[in-house]
Amino acid sequence: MSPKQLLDLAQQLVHDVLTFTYASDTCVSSFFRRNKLLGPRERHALAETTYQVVRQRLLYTHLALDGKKTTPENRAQLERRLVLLGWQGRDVDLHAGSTVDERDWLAKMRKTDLAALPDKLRHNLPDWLAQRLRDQAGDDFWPLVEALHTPAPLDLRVNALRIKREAAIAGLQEDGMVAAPTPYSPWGLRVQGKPALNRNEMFLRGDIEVQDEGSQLLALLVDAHRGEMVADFCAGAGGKTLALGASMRNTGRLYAFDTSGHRLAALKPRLKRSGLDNVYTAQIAHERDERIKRLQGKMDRVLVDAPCSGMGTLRRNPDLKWRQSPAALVELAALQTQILASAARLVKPGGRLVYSTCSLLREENEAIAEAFGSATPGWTRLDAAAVLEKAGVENAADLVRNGDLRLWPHRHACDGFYAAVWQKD
Ligand SMILES: C[S@@+](CC[C@H](N)C(=O)[O-])C[C@H]1O[C@@H](n2cnc3c(N)ncnc32)[C@H](O)[C@@H]1O
Repeated sequence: MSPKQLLDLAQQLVHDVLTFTYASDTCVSSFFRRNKLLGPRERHALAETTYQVVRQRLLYTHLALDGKKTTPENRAQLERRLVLLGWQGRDVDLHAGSTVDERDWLAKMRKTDLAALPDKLRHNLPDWLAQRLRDQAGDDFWPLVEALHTPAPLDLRVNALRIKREAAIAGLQEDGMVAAPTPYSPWGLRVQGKPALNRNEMFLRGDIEVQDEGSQLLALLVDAHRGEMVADFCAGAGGKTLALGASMRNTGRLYAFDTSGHRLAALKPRLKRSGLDNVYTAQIAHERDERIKRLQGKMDRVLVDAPCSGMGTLRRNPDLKWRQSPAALVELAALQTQILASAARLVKPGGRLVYSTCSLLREENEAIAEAFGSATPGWTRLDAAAVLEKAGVENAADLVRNGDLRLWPHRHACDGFYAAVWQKD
């Protein structure tokens, strides 16, 4: 494919993604299915350019239109310039695929004094979100913004049932990958670059799984043991289910519930690779489903990894900041409250309940946990630092604010997560 064709395709993809009708990753996968001839390097360039444009949408739009408004007439020029500004492929392709005028324009734009621009063009956030993140992060607002503008690294979880972390590092090295232990999770590896894993033997054997370190820490907070009854109430595609199953050493019974059959279906091949056979997946109609009622008071551990705005994952899903809204947060808070109340009924006396989100927003986190605590007697809140230390996490106090887990991309180099832990009296 010629550089010109590649840049034209990037423009088409940016056009599709910026309608925000679908999630960016859905748009990108569907675009690649329709353009089968693209090689891995070309796909990488197109996908990363698109995500960069979505991350920096306000700044790039301002530069591309010289502060003017978007109109149907200037839309094609806008999208072309967004691609030039956000290009993440090879410089040679950018050079060969663009005109002299375009290159001159780009050189001029790259000299823009960003520090002199209004805050909104620097943080690239909708007002409602900027306000909330300022309230949450305080003096850390700008370091947080910078971290959210940076692509996430590739983190792996070593399947403790199969292999030790050192052996996994050596195995990856044989395949030309450089991996180092993550700072907190005893199962975690951070890999340099973004190597494709789908043909890697260790991955196919289930020795390693892709999982952000923050997500691993949530499973460590649940701290499931051999022979226990455990429920992963919002299991989705099972990132945490797999980690929980491994820490149960493939014994006991682990229920993976979710309302989405599609997401649970994505868990099936991962379960097969992992070698776990203690997992029972069940699609439920809603959080008060009959199957849930039958398990009341029987669980040693329940994880509620609640549906949320995903504002902690903006490094991976930058489109979420443009697709979420304050009205959606209100609906989510109602759902989170209901799911937590229902899931809590499964826990037996002495058992543990963990409520988690991948959001940075107080209204989805502390507010939900506090409301549950005051509406529901008979629970003791546990200190997340003490729980994590017991589970083998070093420097756990660095991960906790007011007793709850609070992970930040700029402080902990993982996605933003929140979790509160209770023990049933
Ligand atoms: C944050 S995601 C879970 C991610 C998953 N735990 C993982 O580690 O990959 C939240 C999940 O909650 C599910 N969900 C939404 N409403 C639900 C409900 N009422 N009861 C149970 N699960 C629900 C969604 O389908 C989604 O898969």
